[in-house]
Amino acid sequence: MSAPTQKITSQKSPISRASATSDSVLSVSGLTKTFGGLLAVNSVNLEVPRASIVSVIGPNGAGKTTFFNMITGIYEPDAGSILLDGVDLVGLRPDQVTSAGIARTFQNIRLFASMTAEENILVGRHPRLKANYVDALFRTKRFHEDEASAREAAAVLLDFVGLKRASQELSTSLPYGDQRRLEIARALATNPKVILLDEPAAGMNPRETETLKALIRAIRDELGVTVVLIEHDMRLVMTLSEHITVLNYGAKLAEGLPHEIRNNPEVMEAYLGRGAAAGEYGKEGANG
Ligand SMILES: Nc1ncnc2c1ncn2[C@@H]1O[C@H](COP(=O)(O)OP(=O)(O)OP(=O)(O)O)[C@@H](O)[C@H]1O
Repeated sequence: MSAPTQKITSQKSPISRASATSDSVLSVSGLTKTFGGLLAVNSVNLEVPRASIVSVIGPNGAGKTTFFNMITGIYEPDAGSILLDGVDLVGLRPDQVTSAGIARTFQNIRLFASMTAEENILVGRHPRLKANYVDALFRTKRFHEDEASAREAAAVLLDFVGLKRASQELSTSLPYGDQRRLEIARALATNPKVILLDEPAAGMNPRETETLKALIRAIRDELGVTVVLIEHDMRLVMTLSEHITVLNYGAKLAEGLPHEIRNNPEVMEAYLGRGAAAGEYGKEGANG
C-alpha cells in the first residue's frame, strides 16, 4: 500500500478523556437482540483495543451482522452497552454513531451508482463539514473553504486506497475490487476512530484480497484507525487479526489469538457441524 501523499488526520491526535484511562476504544457489554422468538445475539461482550485489528467470525446466521447493526445504530439492542471512548452509543441514530466515530461498510456494496468515485467520497465526508444550508445557498467563504478541503481530502483518500486514477469514473463502472475499496474510502471519509468491515473480501479474487489485506493494515498502521472485521475468508482473518471472537447461535463460543482459534475443537465443530467446513473454515482462502 502506497503511503498517502498527504497526511490524513489521524485518530491518534485528538485525545479524548477516556482514551487516557482505557486502552479499549470500543467496549461492548451484554449486547442482546431478539427477533420474535429468535435470540440473534445473546449477551455478547467485546473489548477492542485501540489501533488493533480484530475479527468477529462464525458460521452463517451466527449473529455477526446483527452485532454490527446494533453497534452502528441500525438496530436498537434489547440489552447491553456500547461504549466508544467511554460514551454510550445505545439509542443513537446511525448518523449520530457515524459522527461519534464509527464507520462501516456493508456485506453488499452500497455505492451511489450515478456518482463518480470522488462524489461518493464527498457524500461520506458530509457529516464532517462545517458549512450549513445558508452557507451553501449564499456560497459563503466557509462554503468554499469546506468544498475545497473536502475535495482535497477525497483526493488523498482515493490515493490512499489506490484509486487516484479513478476519481472521475462512475463508481459502478469500476471493477469489483475497486468498488469495495471505494466503499472503504467513503467510510474513512467520516474520519472514524473505528471502522467496521462486513465481509470486505466477499467475492474478491486472490489478487484483490491481497490488495485488500495491505489496505486494512495501512488503515491501522498509517491512519491509526481501529479495524473490526467480519470475514469468512479464514486466511485473511488468521493473517490480519490480533484477536478473534467467535460467535455461534448468537453467543460467544470462543475468543483468543489466531492460533488458539484455529486449533479450538469447539470452533471447528461449530463450522464442521453445519457442513460449512469447505466454504468457511476448512479451506484457506475460501470466501464463504
Ligand atoms: N431483521 C431481522 N428479522 C428477523 N430475523 C433476523 C433479522 N436479521 C437477522 N435475523 C436472524 O438473526 C440471525 C443472525 O443473523 P445475522 O445476519 O446477524 O448472522 P450472520 O452471522 O451475520 O450471518 P452471515 O454470515 O450469513 O451473514 C439469523 O438467524 C437471521 O435469520
